[in-house]
Amino acid sequence: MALRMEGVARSFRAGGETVRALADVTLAVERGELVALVGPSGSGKSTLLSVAAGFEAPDDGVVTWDGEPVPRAGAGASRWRRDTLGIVAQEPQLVEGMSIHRSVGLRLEAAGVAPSEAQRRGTRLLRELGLGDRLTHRPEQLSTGQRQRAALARALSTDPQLVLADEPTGSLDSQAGRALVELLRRVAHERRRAVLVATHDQRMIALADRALTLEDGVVRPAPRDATRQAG
Ligand SMILES: Nc1ncnc2c1ncn2[C@@H]1O[C@H](COP(=O)(O)OP(=O)(O)OP(=O)(O)O)[C@@H](O)[C@H]1O
Repeated sequence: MALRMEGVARSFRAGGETVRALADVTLAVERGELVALVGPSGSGKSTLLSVAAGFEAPDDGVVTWDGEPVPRAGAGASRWRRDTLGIVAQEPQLVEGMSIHRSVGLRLEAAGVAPSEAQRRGTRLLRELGLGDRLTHRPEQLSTGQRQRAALARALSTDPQLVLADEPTGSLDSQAGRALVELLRRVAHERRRAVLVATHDQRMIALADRALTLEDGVVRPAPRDATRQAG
């Protein structure tokens, strides 16, 4: 049981043209595995994650989690986003003007965690991501890479069943990038979570359990040697 996408299509109309981002995507991400999604810029990786999360409806095809359609609206969608999903978009979403520690804490409290426990967990996660000396800082006081890590801490704080991350190591130096890849591996392997990461990062691709390429709107298994050579 896991995330499944079957025959998923998604196009956009812009400037009088139709852009077919996803033509016919079929994939599964099982609990306990870290899957890397690779593909050229503009190949539809962000679109795929957004459809998987239920933020966007596919034009065609189905998206399910544990056999149930991923909810896209109403109370079901709110519950799914709060309790099951942890997503980090390419532009990290944090609450402006609020310390990152509070931002993580609030997500946990919204999920029913007591404030003292929320504080403790937030501190631990942010420390683990190398932000122990930035707890009281607000997003606008942080670098892009630090914001990315804070957004990941927020997404992971509730121990979500499904983790979707868009280029999470994009702005990180090699040490921070490595720590993040290792954290995502632990989430997949030790917590038995399903983790799907859009990435160009060779370390992530090498350390993922599987790599998929998205090209021409279709997902295929990426032979690991080929992805290493391509990078
Ligand atoms: N809201 C939108 N309206 C029109 N076109 C869009 C929209 N969102 C995405 N697209 C188009 O769909 C295609 C896929 O975009 P997407 O952001 O999913 O690619 P990507 O693989 O994540 O790219 P990158 O690696 O550069 O982030 C692109 O050609 C993009 O221009």
